[in-house]
Amino acid sequence: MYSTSFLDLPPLVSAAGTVHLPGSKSISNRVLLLAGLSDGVTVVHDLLDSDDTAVMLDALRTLGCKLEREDKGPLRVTGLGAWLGATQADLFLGNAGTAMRPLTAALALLVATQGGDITLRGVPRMHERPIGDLVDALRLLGCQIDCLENEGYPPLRLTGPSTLELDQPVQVRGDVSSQFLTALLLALPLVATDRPVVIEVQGELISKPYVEITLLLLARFGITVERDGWQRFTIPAGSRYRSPGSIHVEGDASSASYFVALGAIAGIDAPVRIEGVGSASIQGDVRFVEAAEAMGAWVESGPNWLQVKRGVWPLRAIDLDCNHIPDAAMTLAVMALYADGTSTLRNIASWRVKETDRIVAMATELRKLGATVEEGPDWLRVHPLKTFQPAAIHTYDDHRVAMCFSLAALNGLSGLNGSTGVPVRILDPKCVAKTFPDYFETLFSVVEPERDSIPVITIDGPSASGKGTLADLVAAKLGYWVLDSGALYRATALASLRAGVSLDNEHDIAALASQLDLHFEGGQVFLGHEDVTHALRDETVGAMSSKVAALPAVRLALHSLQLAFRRLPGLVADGRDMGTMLFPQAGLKVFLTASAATRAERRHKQLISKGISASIADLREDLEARDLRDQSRKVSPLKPAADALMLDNSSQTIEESVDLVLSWWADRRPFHSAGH
Ligand SMILES: O=C(O)C1=C[C@@H](OP(=O)(O)O)[C@@H](O)[C@H](O)C1
Ligand SMILES: C=C(OP(=O)(O)O)C(=O)O
Repeated sequence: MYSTSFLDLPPLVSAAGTVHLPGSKSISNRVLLLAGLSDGVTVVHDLLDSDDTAVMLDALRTLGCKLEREDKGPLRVTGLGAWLGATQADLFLGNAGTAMRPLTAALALLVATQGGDITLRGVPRMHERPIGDLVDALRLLGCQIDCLENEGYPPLRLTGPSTLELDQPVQVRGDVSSQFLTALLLALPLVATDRPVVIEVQGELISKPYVEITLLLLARFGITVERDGWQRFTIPAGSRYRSPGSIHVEGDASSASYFVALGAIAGIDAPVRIEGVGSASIQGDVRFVEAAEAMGAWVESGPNWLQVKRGVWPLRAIDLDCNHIPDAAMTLAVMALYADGTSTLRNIASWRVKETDRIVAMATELRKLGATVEEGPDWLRVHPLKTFQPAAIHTYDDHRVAMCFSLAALNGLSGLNGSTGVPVRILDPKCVAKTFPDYFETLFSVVEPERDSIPVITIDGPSASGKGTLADLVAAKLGYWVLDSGALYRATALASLRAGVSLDNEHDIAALASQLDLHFEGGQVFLGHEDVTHALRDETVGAMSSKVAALPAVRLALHSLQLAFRRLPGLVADGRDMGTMLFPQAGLKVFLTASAATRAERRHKQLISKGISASIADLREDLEARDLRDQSRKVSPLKPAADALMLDNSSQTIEESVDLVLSWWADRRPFHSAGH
């Protein structure tokens, strides 16, 4: 997951390959609650691992459920058997509607029958998301519920025992969120032991397919609800949650929408294949595919896969009632930028009470790209866009805003042939953690950037100038990859020393270099499976690497290996010739220096902290000798690129150097109005 304050997406031009979807949020949280209320053990396969499921799991654990999991294997839930293990609790449910609403209903009923005092709270936005219709329905049943801040909104306090009145049908409004009905359907079997319980929906029920998911999963847990249209639901007498023993969570259909759209826009030569969800899905959002087809996508499907390619281009504009696909419909709003006319999304009033006011958010951010957008109380109209402006997209802590605006990075495809695209900045990309923590990594695995558009920052400089630390910190702020080119030379030196190849055997050393199986992982360097981080820092290896680096055949062997480190979303490369030889087109080149005295002192401190004794004078002498060797070698001598910015960090803290490099980088990016 990218936990940076922003993530810049370079212009993307095509997509192909396979993505595996994370589990469905709606199914995961329903299954967890049902398993939690059942007797015995339920083994849940392919559960979604995200913020929304984490809060549900925490709540169930607090209430006394036993949850066991080995590594990434299936989760074993030992249910409560409709009896709370803890009756006093303060539960934090983040911004998960699928946790807040169903838990409110289930716990209100359990506290009424068993007694207790439970508070349910969430993030500030959760305290602005309505729950009044559900609270009203439960109060009419006899549950004691206090809204602790504002009437009709969380946080809520549930107290009991109290007497439940189950003879009359339970009335609930269905036109603000279907989750209120879902919550009652999931929870009322708790009290439908000796009589049927009837739920009547008032007002037009929205987001109906989500209620279908609820009914199907209830059936998997042994409860068959009778339904009369969308108005009246009867939970039969004698209902009891019965664990199916084991259950599989299919991939998330709303998460699939971004890749369906990606295929429709950029699956030009080959399709984007989506695994985990398909024609046999129980999720209504799979019908997003029909909307994408109406816009011109070419789609093939199997029971649990989809394959999508571009059909017509530009896409066809649509005018669609999106009430049945409220979440995935946001993706259509960005697809509409690539259409042949104006698209209208209708019947989406519920967007206003979700993670943010999504009608306002989508309109505001689409306009930042340059689009003309009109909005109404329950609709959004988007005009196509030919020339995009680089924009920093505010994401309002809404995972879907972040995910669907990533599709704006395909903007180079929208203009006339040959036009170049502009980058898109996604602010606070970690908000995708709500349902799809690895969204951007998954996206990067199937898209091709425009040629030479992956940003590169080079940091060159002499030994012990602090390049590595600076590169690591700058890369961490930007979410970029790191190439520590020095490590490649050190690894070659280490391999040569181990193989006993002498320095005059240039070709054998080059052969070793070309076969290096080196990778960087969380600040460590691996040669094959061996962690060589410390071995590479050895002084003998260091001295040898400077000599190895002077051999032209070795430099040639390592050249393409280094270029391959330029991957999405960007690269910070540190070394001695990154800006001059490897990445002459880099967007920012920094030449880092520090006086030999300062560098010797730093190296000294480093060695002392590792318990290695050394003399500052000797270290300084070594460094000066090394500088001379590096500067005077014939191949790629150490020298600043003509367009490099000089940074002497002798009297700077590392934080000051990082800030300076980031401010230089910000000056070269097109997102002028955006803070970071
Ligand atoms: O029941 C569910 O799992 C959901 C129902 C929908 O909410 P509304 O019924 O509020 O539209 C949907 O937007 C949400 O992401 C998940
Ligand atoms: C509306 C959403 O979430 P929630 O389950 O919190 O309602 C969503 O995921 O788009």
